[in-house]
Amino acid sequence: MDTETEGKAAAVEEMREWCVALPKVELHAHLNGSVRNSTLLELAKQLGDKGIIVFEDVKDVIMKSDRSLPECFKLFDLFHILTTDHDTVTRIAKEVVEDFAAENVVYLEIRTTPKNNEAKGMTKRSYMDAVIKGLKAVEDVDVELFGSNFRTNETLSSKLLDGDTKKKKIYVRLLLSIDRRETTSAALDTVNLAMEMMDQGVIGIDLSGNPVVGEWETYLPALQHAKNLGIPVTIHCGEVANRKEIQAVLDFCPQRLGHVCCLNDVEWKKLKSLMIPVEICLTSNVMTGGAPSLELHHFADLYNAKHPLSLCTDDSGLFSTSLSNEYYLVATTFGLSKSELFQLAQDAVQFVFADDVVKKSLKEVFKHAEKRLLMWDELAAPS
Ligand SMILES: CNc1ncnc2c1ncn2[C@@H]1O[C@H](COP(=O)(O)O)[C@@H](O)[C@H]1O
Ligand SMILES: [Zn+2]
Repeated sequence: MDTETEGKAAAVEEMREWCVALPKVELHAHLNGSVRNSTLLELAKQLGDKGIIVFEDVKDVIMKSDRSLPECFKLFDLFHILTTDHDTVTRIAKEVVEDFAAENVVYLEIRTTPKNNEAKGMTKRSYMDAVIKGLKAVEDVDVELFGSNFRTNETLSSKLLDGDTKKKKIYVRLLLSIDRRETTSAALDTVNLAMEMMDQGVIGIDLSGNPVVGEWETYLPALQHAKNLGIPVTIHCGEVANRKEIQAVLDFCPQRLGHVCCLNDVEWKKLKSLMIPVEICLTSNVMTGGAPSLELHHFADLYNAKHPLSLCTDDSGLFSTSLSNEYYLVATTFGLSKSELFQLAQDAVQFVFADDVVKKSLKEVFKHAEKRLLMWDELAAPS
């Protein structure tokens, strides 16, 4: 390697390290989309040994990089075969939190679809209990799950500030997803379950699933029910150009929106005037065709318009990305400086569904990290 190439490689490495060191807030991560490939392969092997699936076929599908939108939903059906029993749900929940915490995500909203599965003796409630069991089983990091009064004598922020000497800390909250394949009654069950579990880390409702499946009118009663109960709602919006639904979603005016890829000029204007915070999923959108390329991603338009937004991974396992990588992509594609990236990460605190006590604590985390991150270059420079 010549000196110039070496210098460039070192700069890339340094920027990647900085993006990992940056405290981050993740607002759009699907549990089953965030599972490590190594875990999926291990689970596939076990089912293969039992003769339930053909391991070699499943392995090829997991390792393939084809991630078009229809391909994604075929994969989710496969993932659900691999992951849906109580012990496995517990395991993946634990691992997903560990993986996010390992790259300095300090606040994580995980969304997942509560599942009934008679064959496994699973109800939506027992599925969620298994998820929570996984969050409580995390050992590598200190997880704050139940609300701002969980720790009375030691706030999370003070622990987060302690640097490298102690375990990492992370706030985790849960959003219950309504799958677009569900009936109105099943969607209402999910909202009622969310209400029942508000004191256990559940904090909101999401509408997701294959965007070419289902009708808005089917979910509206459940989403309206959530709104009436005061439960925050986020909706996958415009992954495909469904004009009628995009209009209806904007009229519903949820607390946050995911993606907003296929909006026309009128809808775009309306989104901006409503100032609904957007969960931006760069890699996901480019892979599934919601955005033509990174360079042409609508992030740039929203960012330049100072529209509220937050960078997210969507499905870090499925798309082989991480939240640090999404920040890195923004830096390299759109030329944001370290201080602009820091501001972007910090601004996401405003859009979390957790209460003001948590927000205040997160703001302290950023305040504490600011000097070290913004003086990074000076500190790293050889004396
Ligand atoms: C790629 N863009 C996407 N668009 C829409 N829905 C998505 C999605 N990515 C994931 N999901 C939703 O999340 C489920 C997997 O996690 P859980 O089983 O809930 O933990 C998928 O089945 C789908 O409903
Ligand atoms: Zn999503």
